[in-house]
Amino acid sequence: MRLDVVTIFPEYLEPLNVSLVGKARARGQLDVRVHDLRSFTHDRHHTVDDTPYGGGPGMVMKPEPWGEALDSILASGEAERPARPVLVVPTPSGRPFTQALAVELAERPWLIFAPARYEGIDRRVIEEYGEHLEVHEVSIGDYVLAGGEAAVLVITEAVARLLPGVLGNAESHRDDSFAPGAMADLLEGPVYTKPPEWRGRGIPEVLVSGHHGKVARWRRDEAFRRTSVNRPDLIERCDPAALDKHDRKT
Ligand SMILES: Nc1cc(-c2ccc3ccn(Cc4ccc(CN5CCCCC5)cc4)c3c2)n[nH]1
Repeated sequence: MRLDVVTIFPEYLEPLNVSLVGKARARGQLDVRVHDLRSFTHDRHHTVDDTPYGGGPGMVMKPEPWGEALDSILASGEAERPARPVLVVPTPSGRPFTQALAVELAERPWLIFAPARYEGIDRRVIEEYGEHLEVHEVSIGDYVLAGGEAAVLVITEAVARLLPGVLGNAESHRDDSFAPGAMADLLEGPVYTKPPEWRGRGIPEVLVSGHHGKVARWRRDEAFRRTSVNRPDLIERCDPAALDKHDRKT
């Protein structure tokens, strides 16, 4: 998978050099290219913003630098250019970023991220590229950030961990919260590891019973309990068939 990111803060994307994404890049599973938007300006001050038409708070990002940056990326060498890219634009007013969307994006060979700053990008940029590309305007949550770079880190990590061979244990995203399947839409239950006792606290006996069926049931019950407390809205969406009658009674 190829990922391009256009930003006025290239250093904000340094975390893409470490951990899971960093290792996937080193292994050649991910080709990540960060582009400084200001290198697509031509004035002395490398201007990327201007006052909003119609007035209002803050500044708006000018369309010209974005157009030059995106055209430059799209024109990159025929050989190195996989199929048509998807343009991902983080925004507070976007469609919620979900595990389902992460799965959808993980199947694409090329993503281009356009994290804006100020009050966002001139709408005409989205309109222009929306005519040739699939564009996803995406919110990572109901809170307001100062720009889209943190969202790019979040989306990239959620997508990269789904790529084959990127996560150590291929199974480990099978039981993710929000992953499709019997535990679909339930939050994870508690996890434990050695030592068996820590500061006078033991671990649930069932986890060392060696009875895999009981362990699985205990984990599902704990997931159901945790979800009921923290995300009752997900219980509504849960597939009743995936839960024993017992769960549905509690
Ligand atoms: N999930 C999530 C994603 C983001 C996000 C993503 C990308 C950018 C680029 C800039 N910002 C800051 C910002 C702040 C407030 C507004 C709204 N503003 C109200 C007054 C009239 C104009 C528009 C818009 C942009 C961003 C914020 N925040 N939260």
